[in-house]
Amino acid sequence: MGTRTAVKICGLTRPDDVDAAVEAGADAIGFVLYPPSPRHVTPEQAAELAARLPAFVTPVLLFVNTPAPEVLAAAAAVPGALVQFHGDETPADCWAATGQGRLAFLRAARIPLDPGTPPFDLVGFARRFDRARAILLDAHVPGYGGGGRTFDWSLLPAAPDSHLVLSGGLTPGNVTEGITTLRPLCRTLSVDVSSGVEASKGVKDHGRIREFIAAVREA
Ligand SMILES: O=C(O)c1ccccc1N[C@@H]1O[C@H](COP(=O)(O)O)[C@@H](O)[C@H]1O
Repeated sequence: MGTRTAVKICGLTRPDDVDAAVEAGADAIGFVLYPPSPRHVTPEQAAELAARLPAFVTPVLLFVNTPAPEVLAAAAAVPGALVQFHGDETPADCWAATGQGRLAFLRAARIPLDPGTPPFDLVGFARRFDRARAILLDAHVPGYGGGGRTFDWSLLPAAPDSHLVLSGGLTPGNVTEGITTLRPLCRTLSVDVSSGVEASKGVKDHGRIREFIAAVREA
């Protein structure tokens, strides 16, 4: 029997959606602190929404190329927050923006979609970001993320030492296949969904959140 697959629901902007995701059994809730995103929340809104979370549900603050002082200020207002770097941050940027490792972080790897590109060097990426708690896999889309696109899971190389988070175009209908494909490749697997459980951008569909989590629990 494998480890339990943790579920992160990302891109929440409304108190009711946070409560619904918690009631459905989410393990982590993500807030997008990237102003160009249609799911963007301010640091103050993220702090208010995160304050609704019970113990053992982790708030995740998502940033794209944000200066370290802004990351640190936002995280200071959200006790227990994990930080997700979803842009072009280097290991040194991650180190600085986590206050020299005082905050735990996820690093997103954006997997190319163009046919003909060489397989993504996941082991090399994980080695480069060896301080990350997990590597989050997303499809490489314009605008950095939240594009609802899947990448070809079957092309991903094994990374047996890595904690991975599968994201990018997950839905209640495909998450089981994603878990079955990737779980044997890594040390632990979690999943992350945003647009696949939305009614419209930034507004979650509570029924789809419940369906998604039920599918993960049955996988
Ligand atoms: O949601 C966004 O707008 C976003 C913007 C910039 C970077 C990442 C973003 N979203 C994250 O991308 C993954 C996959 O999302 P999806 O399920 O394909 O919609 C997830 O972590 C989102 O929160």
